[in-house]
Amino acid sequence: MLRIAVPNKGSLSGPASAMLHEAGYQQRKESKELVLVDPVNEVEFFYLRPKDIAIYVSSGKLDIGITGEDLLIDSGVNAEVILPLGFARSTFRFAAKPGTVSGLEDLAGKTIATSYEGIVGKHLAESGVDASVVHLDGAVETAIELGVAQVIADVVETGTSLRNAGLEVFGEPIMKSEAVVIRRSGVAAEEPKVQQFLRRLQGVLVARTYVMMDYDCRAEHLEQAVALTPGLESPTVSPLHNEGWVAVRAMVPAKGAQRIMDDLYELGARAILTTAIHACRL
Ligand SMILES: Nc1ncnc2c1ncn2[C@@H]1O[C@H](COP(=O)(O)OP(=O)(O)OP(=O)(O)O)[C@@H](O)[C@H]1O
Ligand SMILES: O=P(O)(O)OC[C@H]1O[C@H](OP(=O)(O)OP(=O)(O)O)[C@H](O)[C@@H]1O
Ligand SMILES: [Mg+2]
Repeated sequence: MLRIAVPNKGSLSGPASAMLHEAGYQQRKESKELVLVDPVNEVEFFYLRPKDIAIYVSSGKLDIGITGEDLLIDSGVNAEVILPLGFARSTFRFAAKPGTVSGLEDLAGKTIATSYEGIVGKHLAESGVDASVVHLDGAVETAIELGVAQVIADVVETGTSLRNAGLEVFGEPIMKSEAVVIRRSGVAAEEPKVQQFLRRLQGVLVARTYVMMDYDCRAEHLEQAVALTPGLESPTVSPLHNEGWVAVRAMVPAKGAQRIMDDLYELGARAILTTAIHACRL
């Protein structure tokens, strides 16, 4: 049975379970469940604190896990990313009261509050800066107001939390992060069960990013139309009963679909339809 770690709380938890459910796996019904066996798919899910997941996976006790890239780096353990999942996107940044710090060079001798000492310690060491780091479990934005630190290093998405605390970022982002699937480093080849799991999640990612587009166009416009909708391999083209017309079917990125429909219409294509893709294996 494949053993998989899933975040039990926080920003990663809901979207991770939703993605697994979309991929056809059974998920827990209530947040107090810590382990769930999905006998049909031969998978056992362990609902763990996001910060602990890389530790379990690197120990080899669990085969794979879903966590944040920043949490993986922070833990400093022997595990690696095998699939980015596109949600819980964030940056990790330094921030301070406006006008007090302008760059890394000002950090020497200062105290930095963070929940991610691994990332901060590594970054300071690489930059040759000697500063103190104080660990806080969360709400680190308040640490400056309360005099525990002069600088914080934290996850920033919209920047609302920083603005509310009267802080502003400085320097380059320390790292970018998103939810990822991880496994222990140095595993020679993915076992078939892991490969199947990854294919299912990739299928969800594709189904979320692409739509299916169908349209009819005159045969003499086909090459131009196909240039607009090249599909993944290449579009399916079928003859229509009306001579000189063809029906075309291709996957297109959902984001640009309306623009493509406009362009196809201009080209003379008609009956242009898009439909959602519910599941996919590339
Ligand atoms: N506001 C946010 N937007 C996007 N991603 C976020 C946000 N906050 C945290 N994350 C991501 O979630 C993961 C952090 O997990 P963590 O358990 O600390 O989540 P949390 O949402 O901060 O929950 P908690 O309330 O337990 O602190 C990291 O990968 C981090 O980048
Ligand atoms: O840039 P924003 O969109 O405001 O998002 C970033 C904030 O979200 C997270 O906090 P969370 O709500 O998880 O609280 P925490 O600090 O206790 O982890 C993170 O720690 C930041 O504080
Ligand atoms: Mg948090």
